[in-house]
Amino acid sequence: MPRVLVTEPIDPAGVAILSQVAQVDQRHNLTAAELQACIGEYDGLLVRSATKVTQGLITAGHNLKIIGRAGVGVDNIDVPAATRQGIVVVNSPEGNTIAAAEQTVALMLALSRYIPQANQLVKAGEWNRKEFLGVEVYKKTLGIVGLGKIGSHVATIARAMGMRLLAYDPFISQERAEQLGCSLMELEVLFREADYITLHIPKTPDTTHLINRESFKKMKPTTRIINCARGGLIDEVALVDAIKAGRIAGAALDVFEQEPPAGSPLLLLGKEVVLTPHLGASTIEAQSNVATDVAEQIRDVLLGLPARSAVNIPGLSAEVLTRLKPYLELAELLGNLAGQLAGGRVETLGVRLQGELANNASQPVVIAAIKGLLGPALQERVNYVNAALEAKERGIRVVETRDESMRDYSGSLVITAQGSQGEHSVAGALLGTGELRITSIDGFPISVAPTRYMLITLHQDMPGIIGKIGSLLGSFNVNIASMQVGRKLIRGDSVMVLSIDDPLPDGVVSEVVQIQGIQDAYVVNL
Ligand SMILES: NC(=O)c1ccc[n+]([C@@H]2O[C@H](COP(=O)([O-])OP(=O)(O)OC[C@H]3O[C@@H](n4cnc5c(N)ncnc54)[C@H](O)[C@@H]3O)[C@@H](O)[C@H]2O)c1
Ligand SMILES: O=C(O)[C@H](O)COP(=O)(O)O
Repeated sequence: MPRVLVTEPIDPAGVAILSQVAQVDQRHNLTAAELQACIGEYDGLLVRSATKVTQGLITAGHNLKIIGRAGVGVDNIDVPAATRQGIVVVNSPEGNTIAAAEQTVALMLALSRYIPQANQLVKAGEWNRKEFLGVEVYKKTLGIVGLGKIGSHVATIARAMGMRLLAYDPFISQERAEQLGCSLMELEVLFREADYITLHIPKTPDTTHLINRESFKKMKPTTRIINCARGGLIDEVALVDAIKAGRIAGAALDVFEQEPPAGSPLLLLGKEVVLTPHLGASTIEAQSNVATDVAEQIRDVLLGLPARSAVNIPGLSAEVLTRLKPYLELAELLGNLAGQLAGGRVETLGVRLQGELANNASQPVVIAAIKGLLGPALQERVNYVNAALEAKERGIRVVETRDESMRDYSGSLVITAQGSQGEHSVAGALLGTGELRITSIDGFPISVAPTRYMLITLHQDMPGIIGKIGSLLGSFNVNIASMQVGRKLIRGDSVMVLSIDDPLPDGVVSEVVQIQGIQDAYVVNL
C-alpha cells in the first residue's frame, strides 16, 4: 500500500479520503532534519504553508509521486525541483477563496474601527471610548492589487459596502475589471488615490517588496494597507518606518516575511496595526474544501489517474484526459516510433496537430509526443510532469504546428524527429472504433495497427523483394503477423512495415540490408 505523509493539521475529511488508498501518517511537528530523514519512505506528501519543501527534501523523497498543498500558495514548495524529478504538485486553487476574502474585509474593518484593541481594553476592565474614534469605509477608495479569485471576491464585498474600487493587475482584461466595478490603473496611480490598499497577488521574485519605501512616499497619510496574501510582498522595515513617520495611517497583516514574526518591530507598534497569525484560510468550510480537494487529487494520482489542479502539468485535468486519452496514446506511440527511426541524437521534434486536435486544449498531446520520444532512453523517469523540461534540458527543440483544415480523419498527428542521422516523420490517427493507426511513414501512406515488435524497411518497389525478406525472416524462425507496403509510385521508393511476433534476433537487420533494393531497415520495439 502506498504511504502518504501529512505534515500539518488538515480536516479529517482529507485523511479519510487518503486512507482509501494509502497508509496515512500524520506527523505535525517534524523538524526539517526529521522530515528529510523519513521522506524517502513516502509516495505522497501533504503540506500547508509552514512546511518548507526544499530541493534537498525533494531529492531525498525518491519515492514521491505527488506533493499536495492543502491551500493556494505553493511558494513553500520548490516546484521546479519537483518537476525535474517528475513529481506532480497539486493545490486547491479555489477552496479557500471566500475565507481569505472575508478575512481581508474583516481586517479592513478591524483596522478602521480598532476592534481588536478596543476588545483587549474592555477585557482588561477599561472603558475608553475617546481612544477609538474610527473611520468609515463607505465612499472610500479601495485599491486592489491582484484581481484574481480572492481580489475579485473582495471587490464584490467592498462594492456592496459602497466603496469606490481601483485595481492593478496587468494580467486582467479591462472588461473583467469593469464587470467587477473596478477601474484598472497603473500601480503608482493606485498608490496615490487609494484610502485602503489590499494585496492579492502571489509572491514571486517580481512581486517581492512590491510595496517598498518608495511606494509609501506616494500614498496618502490616511492610507491603510492590508496584506492577506503573502509575507514579503511588503518591505516590513519600510512599513514600520512609514507608520512611525505618519506617512500612512496603518496596516493589517495576516502574513509576514518570517512566520511567526518573532522579534519583528511590527509587534511594537500601537493601534495602527492589526496582526493575525496567517488565518486567511482558517475557516471550517475552507479547511474542509482544501483538504478534500487535495486528498482526492493525491488519491487519484496514486491510482494512476490525473490530478485536476496540478500546478506543474497544466491542462491535464480529468476532463481533458478523458477526451484526449486515445490521442495521448497515439502521440506517445508516434513520438517513440519517430525517435527510434531517427536513431541518433534528436535535435528537433516536430508535432503537427491536425483537424480537431488543432486547438489549444490539445497541448498535453504535444507533451505525450515528447514523453514517447524520450521514453526509450529515460524509461519510467520521464512522465507528463517532466517531459517538456527533460526535452529542454537535452537541447531538443519542440516545434508545434496546427492545421485545423485537415479533414482526412477527425484528428490526426504528424511527428517528425530530426537529428544527427537525418529526419523521419510518422503520422497517425484514430479509427472510428478508437483503434490507433500509423497512417504514414516518411510520407509513404500506410494503415498499420501498431504492434510491440516491428521491422520497417525503406526500399525500392520491385518484384520478389517481399518474398526475399519473408524467406530471410523465416530462416531466423521469425513469424510475420502482418505486412504492408506503402508507395507513392509503382516501382518507386517504398516503405514496408512488418509486424512480427517476437523480438528480432541479432544479426537479422544486417542481412536484410544486404537484399538488393533495400535502402534501410529499422527494428522498432513499441
Ligand atoms: N492569508 C491566507 O491564508 C491566504 C489564503 C489564500 C490565499 N492566499 C494568497 O492570496 C494570494 C492570491 O490568491 P488567489 O487565489 O486570488 O490567486 P489568483 O491566482 O486567483 O490571483 C492572483 C492575481 O494576481 C495577479 N498578479 C500576478 N502577478 C501580479 C503582479 N506582479 N501585479 C499585479 N497583479 C499580479 C494575477 O494576474 C492574478 O489575477 C496568493 O498569494 C495566495 O497564496 C493567502
Ligand atoms: O495560500 C494559502 O492557501 C494560504 O496561505 C493558506 O495557508 P495555510 O494552509 O497554511 O493556512
